[in-house]
Amino acid sequence: MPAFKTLDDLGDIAGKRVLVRVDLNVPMKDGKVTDTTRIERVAPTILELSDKGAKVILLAHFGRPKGTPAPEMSLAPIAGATEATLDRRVHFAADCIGDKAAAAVSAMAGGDILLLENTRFHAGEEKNDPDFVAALAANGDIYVNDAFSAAHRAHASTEGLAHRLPAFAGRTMQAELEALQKGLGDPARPVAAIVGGAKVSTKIDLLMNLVKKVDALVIGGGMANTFLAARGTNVGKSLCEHDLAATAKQIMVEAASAGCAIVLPVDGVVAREFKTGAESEVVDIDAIPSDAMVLDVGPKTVDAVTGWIERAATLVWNGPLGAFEIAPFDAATVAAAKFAAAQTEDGRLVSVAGGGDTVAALNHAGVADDFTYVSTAGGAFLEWMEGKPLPGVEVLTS
Ligand SMILES: Nc1ncnc2c1ncn2[C@@H]1O[C@H](COP(=O)(O)OP(=O)(O)O)[C@@H](O)[C@H]1O
Ligand SMILES: O=C(OP(=O)(O)O)[C@H](O)COP(=O)(O)O
Repeated sequence: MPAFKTLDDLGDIAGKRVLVRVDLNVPMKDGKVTDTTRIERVAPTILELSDKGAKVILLAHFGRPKGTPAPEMSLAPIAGATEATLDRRVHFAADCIGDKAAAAVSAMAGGDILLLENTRFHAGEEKNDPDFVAALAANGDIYVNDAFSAAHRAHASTEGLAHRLPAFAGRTMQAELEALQKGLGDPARPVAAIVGGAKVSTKIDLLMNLVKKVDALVIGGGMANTFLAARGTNVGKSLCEHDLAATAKQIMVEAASAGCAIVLPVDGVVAREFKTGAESEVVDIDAIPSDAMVLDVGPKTVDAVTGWIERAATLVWNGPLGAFEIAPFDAATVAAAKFAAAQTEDGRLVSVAGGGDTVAALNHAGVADDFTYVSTAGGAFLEWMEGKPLPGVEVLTS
């Protein structure tokens, strides 16, 4: 475990302005939060600081607005969901720096909670620009990072601030690292990993190292289409990053030399539209119609996935196998989740899953409580698993 300062080391913080980086990048549908796990996980830190009389100022991102304000990526609706989860008033400021943020902070009393608007509305956030870090730091006396799930990003609010203000790990940051170390520090073999989801370009590189750490890598979701296309399979109109074909091929080569089995879908559920009630059919993976999208892996693939889970002693999972938000494209994810949960309950499998949407999918399947551990993190958890230093954690230990 890395040694860092925690909330136990804070001393008297009554009246102090504490900037708390949290991850509120939660699943949303029609402007409403559909899974509150990430909010629930940061609640202990927020409540502890508030109860000690600090002015608790929350910093967070939502989506990938790439440095430009975008109303659909505002944190305003998430302030309401945070208020409901905490059962405390949560104030909101329409900017995370400048006059609007300063005015909202100066109106705070000890114990108040304030959420600042999406840090990624400013280009300086992802660039970790020193001027932007200084503008954020102007509103705080102390910095607490409780966003383990964003700790793989060296951004202003996840890394830069820790150089400017006295820095501490929040309760969730601490708990996540302890739980991952306990569950996966020395994993029982064989280890199977399932990686799916939609963040193909930001996650594909980490598979290069992951194949050296696991015995089987099951690839589903949008990630699978990129591998299938690289192998020459026609994936029609599926979510696929064709320009990553060379990377996908290289990962398959690395896997072969590391003795890691790569498991790709052998069938898929295809549709022409991604909406409730859309007509869908199961096809073999070599028969995907050119005008259709693969939105889930098919039943033969589910059998292969459960077979690998059955052979594994440890399972790590990030990214749903299909677009689980809309039935019937949730079928494979739900089946694999229930199977892994049952194997865990039988005491023969250590199962660790993580990621904002993955947690939502496990909740949808009704089995999140049956896994050995559910992390709030997806990409960060896989990078931790790779053995890569996480900038947001490293800076707390230096
Ligand atoms: N075949 C697919 N085509 C399109 N989107 C998919 C497919 N499979 C999964 N997805 C989408 O992937 C998203 C989750 O991916 P990701 O953000 O990488 O996971 P996490 O948040 O758990 O890390 C979900 O919104 C889901 O709809
Ligand atoms: O949702 C997140 O990661 P995840 O999808 O890997 O779980 C984090 O908030 C990080 O978001 P990012 O991948 O846009 O940097």
